[in-house]
Amino acid sequence: MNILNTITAYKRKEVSAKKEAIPTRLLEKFPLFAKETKSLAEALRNSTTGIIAEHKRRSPSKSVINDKVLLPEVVLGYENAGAKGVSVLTDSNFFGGSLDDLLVAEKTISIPILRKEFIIDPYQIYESKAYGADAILLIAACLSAEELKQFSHLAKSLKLDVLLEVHNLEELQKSMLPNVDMIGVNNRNLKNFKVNIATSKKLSKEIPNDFVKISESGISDVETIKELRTFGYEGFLIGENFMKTENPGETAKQFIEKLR
Ligand SMILES: O=P(O)(O)OC[C@@H](O)[C@@H](O)c1c[nH]c2ccccc12
Repeated sequence: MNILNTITAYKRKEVSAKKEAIPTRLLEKFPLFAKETKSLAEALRNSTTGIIAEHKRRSPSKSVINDKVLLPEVVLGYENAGAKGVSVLTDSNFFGGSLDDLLVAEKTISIPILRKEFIIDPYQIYESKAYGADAILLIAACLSAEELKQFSHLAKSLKLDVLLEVHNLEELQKSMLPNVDMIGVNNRNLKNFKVNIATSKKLSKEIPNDFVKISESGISDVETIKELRTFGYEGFLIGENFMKTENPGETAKQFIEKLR
């Protein structure tokens, strides 16, 4: 079974347990549910660097990336480095993240926060709002066309920006929806974790300009970004290249300075 199926099967169990503990109607009472969200899509459209810096302690393919650094310091470092958004992994079992990480990030920085999660149930969209996210990720590889339509509509009704992630043309074709703000091309195949930047280059011409184009994963140098910009990409999601160093914020600062 590929890792994506393993993760989504785990998520279904995790979400049904959560619904028992905190029903949706209680999530709507959380203080942050009323928060004015900031648009990640707008921040990227108005940016010349377009870096979305990610907090990720580990991953199924890399086990531990960095569990020494403290999230508040990392996300503040990213903001000070000039990142246009921060991505926070909230899955704990495979990526070592948590919803508390999202809460802490929301209290620490003022740039838009993307909740990086395997969303397979509308409950998780209410949860994202309740814990302070400005944007959510929907992964085409684990959702039907109908779910993508429903979930993106629900997210927009909660004033959350939607980043819809694809890895191939078939997934892209079911993702060009009215309530999607950004289309992300994951250079990493979530089924076998192989990374190929050519994925972004190949798919770029198929993505209409209505969507902010984001390239995700495997980005480790500014040359790649400069090249992907010529393919129309305005956002670049980077995790490991920053997180594997002892000061991810400082690494991001030096990286972004080279981009200016
Ligand atoms: O660490 P990298 O290679 O810079 O990749 C970051 C980000 O793109 C990656 O973590 C990611 C992209 N889409 C995802 C979906 C689930 C989990 C993780 C991801």
